[in-house]
Amino acid sequence: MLELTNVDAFYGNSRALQGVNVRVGAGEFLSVLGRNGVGKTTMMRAILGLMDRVTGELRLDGRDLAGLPTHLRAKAGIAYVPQGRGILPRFTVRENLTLGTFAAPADKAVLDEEVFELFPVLRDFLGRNGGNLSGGQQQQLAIARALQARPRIILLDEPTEGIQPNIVEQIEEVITRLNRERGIAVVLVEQNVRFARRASTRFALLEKGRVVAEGSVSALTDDLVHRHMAV
Ligand SMILES: Nc1ncnc2c1ncn2[C@@H]1O[C@H](COP(=O)(O)OP(=O)(O)OP(=O)(O)O)[C@@H](O)[C@H]1O
Repeated sequence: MLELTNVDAFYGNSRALQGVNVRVGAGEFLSVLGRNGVGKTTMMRAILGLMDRVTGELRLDGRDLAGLPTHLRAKAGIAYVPQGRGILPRFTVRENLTLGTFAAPADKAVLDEEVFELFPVLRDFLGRNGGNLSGGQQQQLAIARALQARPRIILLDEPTEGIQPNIVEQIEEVITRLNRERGIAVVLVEQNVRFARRASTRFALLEKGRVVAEGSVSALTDDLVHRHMAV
């Protein structure tokens, strides 16, 4: 459903992605792996239309995304949970969730209460300011907000970074369920290889802006991990 063909992406004159080819099929789960600074976040920003300049081809279900602004990519079904979560601290949980509905198709632009099955704590805290939630709760809110857009594919940038271990497991379980039970395709930037192996169907390993290995997750060998990741 999502295809990147020979994609370069630039910050000013600096080329942060070079010749990237990646495919994510409907309902697939792709983990994007690699050390700090290799271009993982940049790849997500390119998919979302947030880079200064992108060359090559980006297609969603065959539709060329070039020139399509970010909010229309969201309407087309691409949701994003950024690194650091992007919660608005002075907006309540309900208001943060409502923001997500703005990217939903017109007939579904109402609060999707199904997210409370995944994250019951958010129902209890609907009136609380986002900034007063714990890190783990904010991450749950960021995922719940992304789901308000009723996406077909969700991009998650290090969703378990800096979160206490018992909540990490809960978040990993939810991400897995979104993919397996709801059929939402996932692109996950992750440092945790164990989770990537458990949850993904495919992987892509980046090094200095290039994809150096990719394929079915069964081909993600320890040797590749040691060569290209900081573990
Ligand atoms: N706003 C920016 N302006 C210029 N260069 C940038 C900018 N953001 C990132 N870069 C550079 O682009 C390259 C790729 O960065 P990117 O954030 O995509 O890496 P990453 O793999 O996501 O790393 P991390 O795990 O640290 O988030 C790095 O060399 C980085 O210094």
